[in-house]
Amino acid sequence: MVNLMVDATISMLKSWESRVEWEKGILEIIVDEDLRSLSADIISRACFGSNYSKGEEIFSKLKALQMAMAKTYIGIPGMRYLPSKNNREIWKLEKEIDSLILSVVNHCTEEATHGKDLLQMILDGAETYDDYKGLSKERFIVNNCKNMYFAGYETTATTLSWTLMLLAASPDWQACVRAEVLETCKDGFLLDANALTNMKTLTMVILETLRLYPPATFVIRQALEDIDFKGIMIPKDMNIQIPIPALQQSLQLWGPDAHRFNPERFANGIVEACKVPQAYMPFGIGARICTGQHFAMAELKVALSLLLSKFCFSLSPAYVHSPAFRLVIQPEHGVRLLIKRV
Ligand code: HEM
Repeated sequence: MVNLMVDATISMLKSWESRVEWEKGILEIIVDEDLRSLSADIISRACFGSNYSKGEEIFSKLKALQMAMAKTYIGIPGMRYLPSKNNREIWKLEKEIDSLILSVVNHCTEEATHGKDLLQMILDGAETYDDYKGLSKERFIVNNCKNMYFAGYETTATTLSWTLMLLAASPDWQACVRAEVLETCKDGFLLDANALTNMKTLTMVILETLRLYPPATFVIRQALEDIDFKGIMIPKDMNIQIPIPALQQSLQLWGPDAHRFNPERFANGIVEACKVPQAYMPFGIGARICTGQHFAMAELKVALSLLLSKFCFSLSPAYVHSPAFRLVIQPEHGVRLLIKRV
C-alpha cells in the first residue's frame, strides 16, 4: 500500500516540479484540486487497483452529491424523503454513482487483476456474510465501495490542504518536519512503513492539524434505550450529534492556547495533550471508529514527507482564510500557496 501511495504522490510531485521550473522558480498555486486528485488516485488504486481515470467520473459525481447533501437540513426528520429539487438531484446522482461503481466492480471481477485490494476484501465479505438484513448482495458491495470512496477521499485531501496551509504559515515547524523527513529517508524517496512510524514530528503536526481542522464535524450515535445522562433524559431512538470541533478546541480541555497551532502539545502522545483524551476524536470513537484511520495516516505521511522533501511552502498574500462546512470542513477559497524547490 505504501508503494502505491508513493507512486501516486511522485507523479503529482513531478508535475509540480515542471510547473515551478516553468514559472522561473516560484509557483503560485491553489493546491486543493491537485490534492483531491492525488487522494482520489490513491483510494481508487487501493480500492479497485485501477488508475484515477477510471474513477474520475465517480469522483466528480460524488463531489456533486456532497455539495447537494450539504444543502439539506441535517437533523430534521423526514426532510430527505420530500421530492424537493435538491433531493431529486441527490437521488439522481446516487443512482448514477451506483451504476458506475457496479460497472467498475464487474470490470474488475471479469479481469480478476485486483489481487488483494480493498474491493477483493469487500467481495470476500459479501461471499461469507449471509445476513444482509434485507440487503441484496449487490447493494452490500455498492454500499461498501461507496463508503470507501466517500469516507476516504475528501477527508484525506482536505487534511492535506489544511496541513500545508498550517506549515506554510509556520516556517519553523515546516523546517523541523523537513529535517526529520530528510534524516529518516535519506534521498526523500526511500519511504516504507518503518520510515513512516519513525516520523514523530510529522505525526505531531498531522495530529494537531486534525485537532484544529477535523474534516468530520460530528459523530452521530443513536440511543438504543432511554438514558438518564447526568439528569438529561435521552429517549430511545434519539440521534445524538457529538460536535468534534467544539471538543477539540475547548479552552477548558486543551488550555489557553487551544485555538493556536502548537504540535508540541502532542510530543508525549494524545493522552498527555488533553485533560480528557477521549475529547480528541478526529477519526471518531468506539466500535464505529474510522476503519481507514491507519490508511489515512500512512497516506498523509507519505504525501507530506515527499512534498516537504522537494518543496518549500509559504502562504500567498492572496490567501483568504475561511473554513467552510460542506459535510467536511474545507477551505472555502482554497489554499493558495507559493511553492519553490528546496
Ligand atoms: C483524515 C482522514 C479521515 C478522517 C478524519 C476520517 C474520519 C472518520 C470519522 C469521524 C468517522 C466516523 C467514526 C465514528 O462514528 O465514530 C469515519 C468512519 C469511517 N471511515 Fe474515515 N476518516 C478518514 C479517512 C478514511 C479513509 C482513508 C478510509 C478508507 C480507506 C475511511 C473509511 C471509513 C469508513 C469505512 C468509516 C465507517 C466506519 C463504520 O461505520 O464502522 N476513512 N471516518
